[in-house]
Amino acid sequence: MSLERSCNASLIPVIDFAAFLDESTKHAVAGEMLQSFKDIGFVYLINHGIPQAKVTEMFEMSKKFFALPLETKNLAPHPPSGTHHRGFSAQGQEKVTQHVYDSDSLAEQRAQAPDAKESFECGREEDELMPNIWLPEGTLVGFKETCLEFFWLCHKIELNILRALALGFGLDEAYFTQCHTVADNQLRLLHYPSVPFDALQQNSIARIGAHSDFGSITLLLQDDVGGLEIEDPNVPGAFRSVIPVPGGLLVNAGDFMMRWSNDTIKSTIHRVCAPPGTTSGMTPERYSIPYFCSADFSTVVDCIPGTWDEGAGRPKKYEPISAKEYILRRLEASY
Ligand SMILES: O=C(O)CCC(=O)C(=O)O
Ligand SMILES: [Fe+2]
Repeated sequence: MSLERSCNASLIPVIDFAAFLDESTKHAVAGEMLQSFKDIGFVYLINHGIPQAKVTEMFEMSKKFFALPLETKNLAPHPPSGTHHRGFSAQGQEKVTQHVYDSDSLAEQRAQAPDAKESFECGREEDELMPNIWLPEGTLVGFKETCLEFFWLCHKIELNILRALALGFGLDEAYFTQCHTVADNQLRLLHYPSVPFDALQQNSIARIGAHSDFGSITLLLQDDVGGLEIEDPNVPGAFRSVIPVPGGLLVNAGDFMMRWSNDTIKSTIHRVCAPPGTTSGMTPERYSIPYFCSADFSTVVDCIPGTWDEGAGRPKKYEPISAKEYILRRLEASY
């Protein structure tokens, strides 16, 4: 795959989400959001509802966490299995890849270009399938509380976005939210340390390799460093820089949503490379916070009404699928 790069600030539409909370403009916003998910799989929201002070607080806490000594962070270790996706993963532990399921190829890819990132994952406290893995009490004051507060704030916004999507499809507003009630979601703190530009350029290390997300939607907050790139839906293999929008929340659809929508919504491949403008020396470090949303694991979904019509030659492409089965299979393969 030849990888073309260019900056295109306008590739992802920026939508003022405050207009969704206003009855008179609600439907128009919903329509624009769905269109953006269909065209490019991503949308930028401003006035999304997560208070900026809370975003800043979460980023500051994330920086404090990653600044701890490695042996301290390892007191909250991610288990060896991807199906218990919680706790701290040191650099090189996870290699995000696209559709590589057998362990030999995965090991080979890891050896080639390990992801130069470290991460911490958490979910809802009550989750018995994937219990949270925290640092021992008192190690980093306020860490757990900040993460959990932010987790639930994101869930609130997730529900509003899902309401908009449902309206966009001409469905009842509750079509998606009714099966995103328990928050089988994952909050991820990411830190990409400063690395030599040349190593990233030559692909001897990666920040995060090209992949698609696999849940319903992902909410992504990033600092102002840049480096995120998405594949241009009109030019396969060509990646475009995503310019950080101050105060913006990037939202993208995952593979589960693509399948659910009978492939009418795109789950677009993305990656993190050297920030635009860097040409030599060390790249600045980068922090980002993705929030991965999944349908409740108890849910089985069938293609969204309106995305198929057997009589009109638009058949359902997929059988009904259990959210739990789908997500766990993908988690297992990705770690
Ligand atoms: O760091 C980023 O901006 C992207 C992270 C990402 O794509 C992921 O964790 O799935
Ligand atoms: Fe991603």
